[in-house]
Amino acid sequence: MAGIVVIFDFDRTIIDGDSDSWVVTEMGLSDLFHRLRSTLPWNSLMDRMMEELHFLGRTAEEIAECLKRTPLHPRIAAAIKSAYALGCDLRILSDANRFFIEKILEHHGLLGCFSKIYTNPSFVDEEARLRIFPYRDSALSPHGCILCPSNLCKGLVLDLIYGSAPEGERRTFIYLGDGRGDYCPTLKLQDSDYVMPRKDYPLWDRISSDPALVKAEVHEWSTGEELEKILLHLIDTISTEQSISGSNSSSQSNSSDCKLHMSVSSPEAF
Ligand SMILES: Cc1ncc(C[n+]2csc(CCOP(=O)(O)O)c2C)c(N)n1
Ligand SMILES: [Mg+2]
Repeated sequence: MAGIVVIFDFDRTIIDGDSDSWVVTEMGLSDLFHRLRSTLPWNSLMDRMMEELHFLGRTAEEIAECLKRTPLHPRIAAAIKSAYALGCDLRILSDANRFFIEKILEHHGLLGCFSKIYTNPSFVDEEARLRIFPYRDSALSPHGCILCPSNLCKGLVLDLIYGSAPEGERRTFIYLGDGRGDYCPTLKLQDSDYVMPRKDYPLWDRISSDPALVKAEVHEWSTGEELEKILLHLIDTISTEQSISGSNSSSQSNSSDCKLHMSVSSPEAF
């Protein structure tokens, strides 16, 4: 059965801002953050910020409360719920971290819409301190991609997702993102796929500087309303095409048939 996989970046795509910066600013860590910025890799720096909060007696619950206040556009929440209800397989691919992402999604009733979250691991340790680690330990195994930060090559994760499809299953990908780290996976999308860059953000700038390098069809968006409209339109278009190509020429199809033909991909190892 055909399927649509929608891959969302998180910071500045699902939420309007940057979850790390939100917590740093809102919890009064800006001075320390800027003092240490040039001395530590990003994930270690965020782990150090969490250590500081623990030292100050601020709990993981307080961090979660802070995360719940980060702005998430209501039409983006609605778009995610609609795409899930239509049977798409939704995933997150983010250089934020699991605790931040899950707390925000949970608060908006969206966590259950996602089949997988690929991001930097985080957990609350036995001392009740929130720990944050890189997705990949670059000292142990560098990914070798010059487009991506050392802790996470989103293109490699996309390769794994492509490679995990059950044999014979045809899947169409829609990738939504804003940042430099979203360019590598964008270059790997196929010509039957779609990319939705946030207009005037780094991913959009890089695509615009040489559009011929991108095989996927490009649909820019700026506002939450546009994201919703474009995403749902693409899902409708893809499901109609899949329904037509998958049915006999004699059989008629309409958009409600298409929705019924879509399936959530079964969970895989990756
Ligand atoms: C050299 C360097 N500078 C900064 C960062 C951190 N960083 C870059 S984009 C971003 C937002 C991630 O969320 P999303 O992928 O959901 O947009 C973060 C936390 C890094 N890893 N390496
Ligand atoms: Mg982003």
